[in-house]
Amino acid sequence: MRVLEKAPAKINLSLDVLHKRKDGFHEVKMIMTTIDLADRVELVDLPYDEIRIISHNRFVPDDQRNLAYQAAKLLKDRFKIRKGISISITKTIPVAAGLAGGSSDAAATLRGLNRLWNLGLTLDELANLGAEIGSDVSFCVYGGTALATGRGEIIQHITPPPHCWVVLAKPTIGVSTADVYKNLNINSIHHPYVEGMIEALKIGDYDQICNLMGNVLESVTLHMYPEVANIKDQMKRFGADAVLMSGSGPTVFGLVQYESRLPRVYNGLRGFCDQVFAVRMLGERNCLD
Ligand SMILES: C[C@](O)(CO)[C@H](O)COP(=O)(O)OP(=O)(O)OC[C@H]1O[C@@H](n2ccc(N)nc2=O)[C@H](O)[C@@H]1O
Ligand SMILES: Nc1ncnc2c1ncn2[C@@H]1O[C@H](COP(=O)(O)OP(=O)(O)OP(=O)(O)O)[C@@H](O)[C@H]1O
Repeated sequence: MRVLEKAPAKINLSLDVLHKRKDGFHEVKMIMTTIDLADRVELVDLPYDEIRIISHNRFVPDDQRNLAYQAAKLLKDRFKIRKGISISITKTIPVAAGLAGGSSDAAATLRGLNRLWNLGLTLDELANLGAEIGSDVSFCVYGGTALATGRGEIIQHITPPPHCWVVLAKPTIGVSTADVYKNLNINSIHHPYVEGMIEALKIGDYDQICNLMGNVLESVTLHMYPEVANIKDQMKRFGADAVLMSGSGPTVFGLVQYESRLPRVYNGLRGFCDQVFAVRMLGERNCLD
């Protein structure tokens, strides 16, 4: 049997950090939404009991370090499955980019194996399992648009953004999420207005969504890698309506409401960056069906 799953990236429209917890993680409050930039995860039964990862991408590990491997191992152990599985990952989402690529591959593997092995788990159950793999995996199990709290694993679905384009530009550096959180100075945070963003989404107020975008991790990554600030400036200069770094970075995204403006922003960025994408939001609740 063979199962195909789409594994889309996320962006953070708003990302606040409240405090550092005793377990070393940070308590966050963030708004995540799915975008139409996706890896493809193909699951095929193997005749022997082994988890095999195939990715053809030199930045993606093909062993137990791969988050999709960890997802398959978790299900095998928890439900005592004695079957082998081949997991082929066709990467489109840039790696170590702040777009939850690995987390989305893990989430797609959970959804796909649930079908392939007839486990009958609900999305809520899969999201709870996903939290054992990484903080972003629970959101990626559902996709859509959500307020994520706790260390990122407590998900509340909210109104998706109105239709617009998202231009993404990833500089050649890869960023360690752990390093960014470690270098965050909790006492000098300028908190974004997350509740205001939820309200703006609810009434579909595009201008207000643009005004309220904010990410407290941005200052840390911009300090570590000044080229990220440069890409932000360029994206604004080429006419994006609002510009922000996603997650721990280094990918910068810009919102563009009118398609007629898109070529200028996209082509302008291509002059500075190898990895530039222009995609649609995919924030509807059932975007993965
Ligand atoms: C930056 C974001 O991508 C925003 O969506 C997430 O907060 C990070 O999610 P993630 O990459 O799935 O993170 P994990 O794999 O769970 O954790 C990686 C490392 O980031 C730090 N970390 C992560 C999440 C969190 N709420 N607090 C943290 O301090 C921890 O040092 C952890 O060891
Ligand atoms: N399936 C996978 N795809 C990409 N990277 C993976 C995968 N599994 C494990 N990794 C490892 O995870 C690291 C982070 O990659 P990933 O693309 O998930 O980062 P990210 O987009 O910054 O994640 P997040 O936004 O959740 O913090 C990579 O350097 C890679 O070694």
